[in-house]
This record gives sequence, C-alpha cells and structure tokens, in this order.
Amino acid sequence: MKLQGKHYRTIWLDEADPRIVRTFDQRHFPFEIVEEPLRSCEDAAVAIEEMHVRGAPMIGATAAYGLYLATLAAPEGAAGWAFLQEAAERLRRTRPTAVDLFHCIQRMMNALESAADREERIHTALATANALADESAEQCRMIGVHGLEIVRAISERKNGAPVNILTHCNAGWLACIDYGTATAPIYLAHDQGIPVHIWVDETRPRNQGGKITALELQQHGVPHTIITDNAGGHLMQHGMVDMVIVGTDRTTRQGDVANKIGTYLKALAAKDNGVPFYVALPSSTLDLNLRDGLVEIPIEQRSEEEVKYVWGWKDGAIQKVLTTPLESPAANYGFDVTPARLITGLITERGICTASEEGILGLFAG
Ligand SMILES: CSC[C@H]1O[C@H](OP(=O)(O)O)[C@H](O)[C@@H]1O
Repeated sequence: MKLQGKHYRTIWLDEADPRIVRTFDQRHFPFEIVEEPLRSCEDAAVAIEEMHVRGAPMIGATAAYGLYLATLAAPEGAAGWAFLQEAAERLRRTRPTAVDLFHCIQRMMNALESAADREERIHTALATANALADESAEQCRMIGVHGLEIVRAISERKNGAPVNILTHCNAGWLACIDYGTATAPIYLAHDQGIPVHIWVDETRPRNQGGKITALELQQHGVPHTIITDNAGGHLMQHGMVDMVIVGTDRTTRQGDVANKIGTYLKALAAKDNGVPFYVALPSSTLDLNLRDGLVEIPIEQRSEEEVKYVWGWKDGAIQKVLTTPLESPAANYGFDVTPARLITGLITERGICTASEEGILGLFAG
C-alpha cells in the first residue's frame, strides 16, 4: 500500500546491498516515516521484541528475513546449522502470542535443514522468506475479496449510505506485508466506490489504532473517526456500527481468537447489540494444535511503562510523557481471547466460515 504516494511493502531487501533487509520502525508513525535497516538476526529479534515491527504476519515475515540474515553470518557445516538453530531460538523468544512467528520460523528451518552448504542455505533462506511474504500478501488480498461481499451486502441494505465499520488496533497493511487483514475488505470496498466510514479504536496502551490504522486510512482517503477504546459499546447501542472487523494473532481450531487487549469487550458489546462481529484470519494465524483459546493461548505481558507513559509529538520530536503517579504499579496484558460463540464469522483467504472446528476444517482440513 502507499505512504505519501509511494507504494511499499512493509519489508524488503535493500536494493543496493542484499545483506540488508529494510522495514519501517513503526514507533515513529504517524509522525515520521522511518526506514530501519536490519543487518543481523539480532536486529530482527530486537525489532520484533521492541515493536519496531508488529502485527502477526509482519512478525512472522521479520523472523523469516531474520533467519536469512543469520545464514549470511553462519559458518559452513554443522557449526553453521547450530548457529541457525540458536538464531531460531532467539527469534522464538521475542513475543509469545502471534503464532505466525512460530509458523514462519518452522517453515524456514524445515527448508534450510536439507541445504547442502552455506551458499545453498543463503539462497534457500532468501527464497523461502520471499515466498512467505508473497503468500502472506496474497492471503490478505483474498481476505479482502471475500470480506468485500459482506460490506457490499450491508451497503445494499443501507441503500448506499456509508457502512460504519468498527475496528480495533491495527490489522492493516502495516501489520502485514500488504493490504492488511481487517483492513483489506475496507480498502477494496472503498476502491470500488462503496461508501464506508471506519470507527478506529485508539487501542491503548500503544495506540496502534489511533496512530497506525488512522495513518493508513488517511493515506488511502478512507473516511474514519478515532474513538476511545471504551466508546464502541455506546456507538453500537445507538445503531452507529454496522459491523465490527478485527484481526487476530492466533485462532484455535474451535475458533477462539486471540487479538489485541480489548477485542473481547468489543465482541461482548456487539453480541449484546446484534452487531455482526467478524475476524479477518489468514491461515498463517491459525493454530490447529490448540482448541480452548482461553486456556491454551499464551498472553503476552509487556512492560508497565507502556501503560504509565504515552509517546506523542511535540517540538518536532517524539516525547515520552508520564500520565500516572510514578509509584503506582501497572499491569499490561497485550492480548485477550474472544470465545468463538461471540464471533459471527471468520474471513479467511479461502472464504468465510463460522468460528467453529467444522467451519475451519471445512476450509483448511487438507
Ligand atoms: C494482522 S495481525 C494484527 C494484530 O496484531 C496486533 O498486535 P501487536 O500490534 O501487539 O503486534 C493486534 O493484535 C492486531 O489485531
């Protein structure tokens, strides 16, 4: 998608130096566009851990390219394989909830295991990371194609009046490689002239919605309004939300969805008000090994600093400001789990299904 009129994917090989992978340091959005060079697997791990990059598909892709960078540093033979295994472990320790991370690492290591020598490892790693990124972008594009029909149907029922869609956090193209997951149907509807308006949850504590989703929509010309996280229920009670669409970081085989903290509360409000609640789910984010999301999905806890401070723009620079008593402790749960019973449907690259084992396996059994 585009930033300041220029098309980007969120991660790419440096044109001048194939030993460098480039991405955005998303901590600077929406105030600045800062490209970040990744020169080592450790650079990639830190970028994930400190959320320079974030979003399940983006985390997976960054780890994949991080392993490519590791092959550039790895020696020949068994020592080189041991080096790559250590790099994979380092990447696995970055963030626990988004399953794309683990899927991508495993895909890379499976591809690398049979490589004959260092040169083949490097070639295979880059080819596999590129393939993963391409697959992710296509998954998102197809989520847009399938999700578009839901938006179109609501638009027709409203005789062309704007479809009011609420979304939480950033499940946009900046959380992915391109298109986004929750935003893909929005972009396709807008591009096809279907009027939409997006309620954008600011999404405390890091405000991925107010900072990044709002930036994406503004850059694409999509009408939107930033709201506080607690406003969604009120809007739904007053008929101001036609549908909710969110992303996911891990979805279990029975359709339980881990997503940014606060998603569960949106789903409760939607259920109580008869508002359709959809989850945009690329298969890279499916974890068919898990069933009960509430029990089995690991929920990341991040630093209390993210709760006690805000980061904003002042005097031409990003400033960090304390917003609570310095001495007060804070808890920072990064995600919550929305039970399948609260979800209207899952929008996947293979079509739309119910949030159930039958629905998911109907699309993804093979
Ligand atoms: C398309 S995945 C987006 C997903 O990831 C976000 O979490 P974070 O920004 O902490 O990586 C959030 O849960 C989004 O829905």
